[in-house]
Amino acid sequence: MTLWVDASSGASGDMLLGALVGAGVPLEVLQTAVDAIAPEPVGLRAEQVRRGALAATRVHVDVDDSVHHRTWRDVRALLEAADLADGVRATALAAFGRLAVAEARVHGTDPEDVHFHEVGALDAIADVVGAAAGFEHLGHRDRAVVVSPVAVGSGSVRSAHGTLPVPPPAVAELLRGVPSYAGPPGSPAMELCTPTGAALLTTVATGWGPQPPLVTTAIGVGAGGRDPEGHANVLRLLVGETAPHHAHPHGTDDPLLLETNVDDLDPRVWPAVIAALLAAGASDAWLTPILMKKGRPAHTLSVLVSGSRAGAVRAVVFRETSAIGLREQPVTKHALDREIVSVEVGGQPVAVKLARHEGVVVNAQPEYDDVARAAAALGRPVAEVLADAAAASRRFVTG
Ligand SMILES: O=C([S-])c1cc(C(=O)S)c[n+]([C@@H]2O[C@H](COP(=O)(O)O)[C@@H](O)[C@H]2O)c1
Ligand code: NI
Repeated sequence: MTLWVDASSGASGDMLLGALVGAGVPLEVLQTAVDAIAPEPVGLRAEQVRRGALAATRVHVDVDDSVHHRTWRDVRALLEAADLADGVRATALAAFGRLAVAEARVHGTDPEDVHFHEVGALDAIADVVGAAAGFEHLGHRDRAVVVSPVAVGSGSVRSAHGTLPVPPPAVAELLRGVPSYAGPPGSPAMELCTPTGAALLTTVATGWGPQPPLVTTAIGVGAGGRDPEGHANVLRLLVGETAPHHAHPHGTDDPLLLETNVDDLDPRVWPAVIAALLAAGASDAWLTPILMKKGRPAHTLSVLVSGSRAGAVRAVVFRETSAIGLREQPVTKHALDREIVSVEVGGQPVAVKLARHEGVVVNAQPEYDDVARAAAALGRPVAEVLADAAAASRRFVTG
C-alpha cells in the first residue's frame, strides 16, 4: 500500500485527523489512543463540512485543558507513561521530538528546556497522538508515504509568541530540507501549515513529490478550522495499492527491483525460493544478510525482473516465503551484448559467454555448469578444467 498526502493547501493536526477519518480510519482508533494519553477527558467528533466547494471531514477535539503550558519533558513523560501501541508512541514521540528541536533552534535554547505554548496544549497533543494512531492503522511504517510540496500560506499569524511571520519560525525549521512554498497562488494571506502539521508530515514522510503511481482505494479530505472565501482549506490523503506495472508510465517490460525483508523463514528454504524465482522468470535473485528491528538477524530478498514477468515472481515470493508485503521500484539496467561460443577442454565442449562493449569483447566467461560436467567426464579437478577453459576463452577477448 502507498499513501500520498496532498499538502498543496497546507497541513495542520486537525486537517490530518480529518483526512485519516475521511479515508476510512475509524474515529474510535484515534479516540482510543487519545484516551490513553489524556490526563483530562478529550472527545473527538467527526463532522461532514464544506471547505470552499469541497466536501470534507472535520474532526473536532473537544477538551477543557487546565494546563496552559507544557515543557518537552512534560509531553515526553505523558507519552512514555501512556498505554499506547509501541508504533503509535514512537511516531508521536518522534513528531514532538522534532517540534522540540525546531523550537529550540528558533529560540536558541536546548531541546530539553523547550517550553511549548499552543503546540503543548492538550488539543495539539491529541492531534499528534490521534494522527499517529491513524497512520499506524494504515500501516505507514511498512509503506511508502509520499507528501507533496507543502504550501505554507503567507502573511502573519498571532500566537503566544506575539505576531509571527508565515511560515512561522517553527514551521520553517521543521520544513528544512523538504519542498515547501508560499501560497498557493490566490490563497488568502494566512497560516496554512502549522507546526503540528509540519511535524507530523516530516515524521511520517518517506518521500516528497507529486502523486506516485497508485491505484487509489480510499480518499480522505480533511478540513481545516477556517473556511476562507475562494480557498478550499483542506488536506487530501490518497490511500492505494502500488500501481500494477501496466499502469506505470514506463513501458510494460521495464525492469523492476522487488525487495522484502524476511526474519522468520527457515533458512534451509532459501535456495528453493531463489530457484523458484529464477524459474518464474526473474533475471536475478539474491539475499543480503541484515539486522532488522528488534535486533533480529534477517535477510533482504532482492529480485530483478522484467515488468511482464513481475506478476509470476510476486506470486512465488508470497507462496514460497513468509513475506506479507514487498516493495517495488523501476530500475535502469545497462546490459552488454552477449554471445555464446564454445571451446574444448580434453575433447569436452564448454560454452563460453562473450560480452561486448561498443563492439569490443571485454569479457569471455566459461559457463560453470559445463566446466563441472567436463571435469566429471574427464575425472579431473573442477579448478583445473576451469583454468584450461578460461585460457582457451582468452583468445576471444579483443579489448
Ligand atoms: O506553541 C508553540 S511553542 C508555537 C511556536 C510557534 C513558532 O513558530 S516558534 C508557532 N506557534 C503557533 O501556534 C499556533 C498553533 O499551532 P498548532 O501546530 O498547534 O496548530 C499556530 O498558529 C503556530 O503558528 C506555536
Ligand atoms: Ni514556541
